[in-house]
This record gives sequence, structure tokens and C-alpha cells, in this order.
Amino acid sequence: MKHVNMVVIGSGPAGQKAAIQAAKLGKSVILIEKNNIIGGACIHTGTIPSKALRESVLQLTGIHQSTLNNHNPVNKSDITLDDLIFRCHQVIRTEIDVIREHMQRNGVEMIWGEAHFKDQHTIDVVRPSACETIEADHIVIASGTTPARPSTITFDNERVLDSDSFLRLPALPKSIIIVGGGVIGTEYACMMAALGIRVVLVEARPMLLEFADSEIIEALQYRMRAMGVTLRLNERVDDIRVLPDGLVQATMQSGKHIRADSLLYCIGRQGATAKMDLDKVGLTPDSRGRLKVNEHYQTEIPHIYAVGDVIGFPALASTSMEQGRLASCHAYGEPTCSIPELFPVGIYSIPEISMVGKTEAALTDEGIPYEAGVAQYREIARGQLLGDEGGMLKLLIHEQTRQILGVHAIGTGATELIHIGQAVMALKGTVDYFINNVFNYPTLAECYKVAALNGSNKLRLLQSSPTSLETPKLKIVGA
Ligand SMILES: Cc1cc2nc3c(=O)[nH]c(=O)nc-3n(C[C@H](O)[C@H](O)[C@H](O)COP(=O)(O)OP(=O)(O)OC[C@H]3O[C@@H](n4cnc5c(N)ncnc54)[C@H](O)[C@@H]3O)c2cc1C
Ligand SMILES: NC(=O)c1ccc[n+]([C@@H]2O[C@H](COP(=O)([O-])OP(=O)(O)OC[C@H]3O[C@@H](n4cnc5c(N)ncnc54)[C@H](O)[C@@H]3O)[C@@H](O)[C@H]2O)c1
Repeated sequence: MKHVNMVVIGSGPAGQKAAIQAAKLGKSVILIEKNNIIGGACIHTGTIPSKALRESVLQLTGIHQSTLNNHNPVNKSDITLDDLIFRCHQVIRTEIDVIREHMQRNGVEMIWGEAHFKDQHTIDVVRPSACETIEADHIVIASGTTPARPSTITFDNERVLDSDSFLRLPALPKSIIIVGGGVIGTEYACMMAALGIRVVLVEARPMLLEFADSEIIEALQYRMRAMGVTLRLNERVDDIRVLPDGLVQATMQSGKHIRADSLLYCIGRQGATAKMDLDKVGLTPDSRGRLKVNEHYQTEIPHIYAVGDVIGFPALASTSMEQGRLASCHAYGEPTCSIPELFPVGIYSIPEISMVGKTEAALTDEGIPYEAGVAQYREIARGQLLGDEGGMLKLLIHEQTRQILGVHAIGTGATELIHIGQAVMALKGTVDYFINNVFNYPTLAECYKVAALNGSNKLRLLQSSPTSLETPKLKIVGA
């Protein structure tokens, strides 16, 4: 039986970074992957394919350029799925090579097969033809998630699809119903609408992406409707069936029916823990297959860690990588200083949105006094140059300390722009950093200065004449 310092289960972003960090600390590491190919959902079905698809949609439709040059928009019906997927395969191939090389260079041994716990230190790696047993001092579970597929729905992978099977569609549909206005549903709805496909997006909650800032989401919903997406909010899909004429019909709890060529079902994901024999070590996942961990990513068994999507929110490739790194550092006593509350979120809708820190709703709930400073892209020279007049950036500023509590952005480059705010927040900076520094002109980064000035002007008003804001006493006639 082989013995190593660490076994990592799963080769997605969480597993990769856990394995490399442990190897960098001089430990012997085995990375187990059941799919015979490295990369996880991130490379094969999730982040990378969907972002490559989006990039192709943006370039082939010319959606950003069309407002700029008065040129004739392309005929969207000429764009095929092959055109969109072409680049996707290239990017995936390169990413796999890069990751494989990282593992080799760092001496991480890869073993293909499905990991099953035998006991708290021993893993069986099961392959169709053989089984190998490995013993380890530390084990990191980074097994990710798979799309939630209720047993009441028949996924035929042609008309009724999830985000995995969507990428294997033979051709683009003319119309599509998307069930679930979370991150996946919103991103795919935007891509499909940009291609001229008729999209109905059904979301059970009153708004899309309920964890984000409501002003930003209102702006996004407005832009999505303008692209032709029909939003059915506050509606829950109860039944899905393929009709004899080949159309898919979704029935909502309210009794309404909608029909389209195909349906994408994305109402969340399920932790990949069912087949790991976790009962043999005394770990019990929750009803969605997720594992509970402490702040060091340890499960109830201290030498068994769990990281990435398998532990639930925020379930991003970016946060998964960091969790993997932190788990290995903790296992081998390497000091770290991470700030999970400042993990950013980037959503690649069209237009993209991004956030870091608190939302206005959270600050209000917590009773934290704040003021908002806003910059609209249309007031910024770079916004005009890009032809993006709908973009905006909002700073949430503490009323007394002037510290930045949150940054929210929608528009071109929002997912990149957010990191300036993140850095200032991490260094406990105030709104004055943006006021007192010069930004390249013309850039979108200038939004920070404009939003900071806007916010600090409002704060000055508040502080200079406190009595002027007192509510005038109303005389109620007839009282
Ligand atoms: C459509 C879509 C778009 C996304 N877009 C973004 C984005 O833009 N930005 C972002 O940050 N995140 C995005 N995400 C989320 C991101 O893909 C995940 O957060 C990330 O992949 C999670 O990494 P992970 O390492 O935890 O798990 P995964 O990437 O799921 O990898 C887990 C691996 O473990 C393997 N495994 C499971 N069980 C076993 C076992 N018993 N034995 C051996 N191996 C096993 C699996 O085969 C898999 O390869 C997206 C997700 C989806 C679905
Ligand atoms: N850019 C990114 O970072 C990115 C992109 C895509 C996916 N992801 C990750 O992938 C994961 C899964 O995304 P997801 O969109 O599948 O899940 P999600 O949990 O984000 O959203 C699911 C949505 O479906 C709704 N819903 C549930 N049942 C419904 C029903 N019967 N009818 C109508 N609506 C219903 C829920 O209210 C919820 O808003 C997320 O955790 C996300 O972090 C991230």
C-alpha cells in the first residue's frame, strides 16, 4: 500500500491548488480524479466553456461594437453552435496542458479512478479493471458538484438539458425556456438572447441573483428585457414535458404554460459526495450533498478537509482555489492571512456585473450608517468611447469612518474593475484614497474618483447641516 502525506480527491480548481500548495511545502501528494482528465467542472462543463462561449457570442454578434460604428449588425441566424464551440475547445486544450504541466513540475502524482473511503486514513481508488489503496496523513475532499436533476424530470439531453448537456447540443434552438435565475440561468439567458434566440427565464424569487445589490440587478433586468429576454419572476416551474410535436412545455405553479424548442434547467447543484462511502468515516453530507467545515476548512475529522463547491456558497472557481490553498497551509502549519469576506463575485451576464463587500440591503439590516457614491459610465469619457452608456459603479461608504464597505458595478470591464475597490477595502482604505489620487484618463477606473466625489459630497451635506435633515413636523388636519 502506498503512503503519502496528502491525498486530494478531485482535480478541479480547489483540488489543484490544495495539491500544489502541499507539494510546495515539501509534502508527497497524490491527486485522484475519476474522469480520466484533469480540470473538473471548471474546465470541462462550467467556468471555462461558458466563458469561452460568451466571448465567441460577443465577438461573432458584435454586440458591443454595434452601438459604436453605425455598422450593419451581423445576421445572427448565420451563427452556428460549431462557430461558438470552436474557440471553446482550443481554450480547454490549452488549459489542460497548463494544469498538467503545473502538477508535473511540482511533483504531484495523478491517479485516475474514483476515490472511496475505506477508513479515516485510507482511500480505495476504483477503476473498471483494478483497485489501488492509498494511505495518507491528510485528505482533502474537493469533489465539486453536479447539476441538480430532480427524479420527476426526464432529461433527454436534446430538448430538456442541464448546463452539462447544453454544451453537447447538436444545434442552437430558436427558442428556449430557462428554469432558474441564478448565476447559470442569467448568464446563459444573456448569451442566448444576444444570439437572437427567444428566451423565457423563469425564477421563483422576485428578482434574479438575489444575493447581489438590488439596484444593479434592476439595471441588469432592464438590459436583459431590452435584449428580448422575457422574465417570469415570482414563478415556480412545477412540471416539464416534451409534447408530441417536439416542443417542450413548462407548467408553472400559477397554472401558466410556456413552450419552446428546448429547456435549460439550472436550479442549483448537488455536492458530489454520494459515491465516496463517507459513512465509513462518519461524515454525513447535508440534503444537497454538501459537507460542513470550520474556518480552516476542516470537517468534523480534523485531518480530513473539504474545499470548493462541495462545501457550498460561494461555490466559485476563484474562491475554490483559495480554499484549497488555505486548507493545505493549515494542514502543515503555514501561516496565512486571507479575507474571505472580501472575496469578489463576477457574473458574466451581458452586461457583466461584479461586487465585493456588503450590499445596501445587508448594511441596512445590520444598522450600519452608509452613503452611496455613484458614477455612471455615460459621464466618463471611457464609457462614451466604449459606447457603454448603461454601466455604473457604486461605492458604499461608512458615514462616520469613510471606509469603503462595498463596491458594485455593472457594465464593460466590471469584473476587472472591482479589484481596485477590493484592494482599497482590504487595506482598510477610505473614500479619500480615491479623491486624493489621480487616475489615468480616459479609463473606466476613473469611475472610482467620480463615485468617491459623489459620495463625499453627500456626506458633507449630511454633516454640515444636521438639523436641515430633521423631518419637518407635520400638522395633521382634523387630528
Ligand atoms: C456553467 C457554469 C459556469 C461557471 N462560471 C463560473 C465563473 O465564471 N467564475 C467562477 O469563479 N466560477 C464559475 N463556475 C463555478 C466553478 O466552475 C466551480 O466553482 C468550480 O469548478 C469548483 O471547483 P471544485 O474544484 O470545487 O470542483 P469541480 O471543478 O467540480 O471539480 C471536482 C472534480 O472532482 C472529481 N471527483 C468527484 N468525485 C470524485 C471521486 N469520488 N473520486 C475522484 N474524483 C472525483 C470530479 O470528476 C471533478 O473533476 C461556473 C460553474 C458552472 C456550472
Ligand atoms: N460567474 C460565476 O461565478 C458563475 C457562473 C455560473 C455558475 N456559477 C456557480 O454555479 C452554481 C450553480 O448555479 P445555478 O444557477 O444552477 O444555481 P443558483 O443556486 O445560483 O440559482 C438557482 C435559482 O433557481 C431558482 N429556482 C429553484 N427552483 C426553481 C423552480 N422550480 N422554478 C423557478 N426557479 C427556481 C432559485 O430561486 C435560484 O435563484 C452557483 O453556485 C454559482 O456560484 C458561478
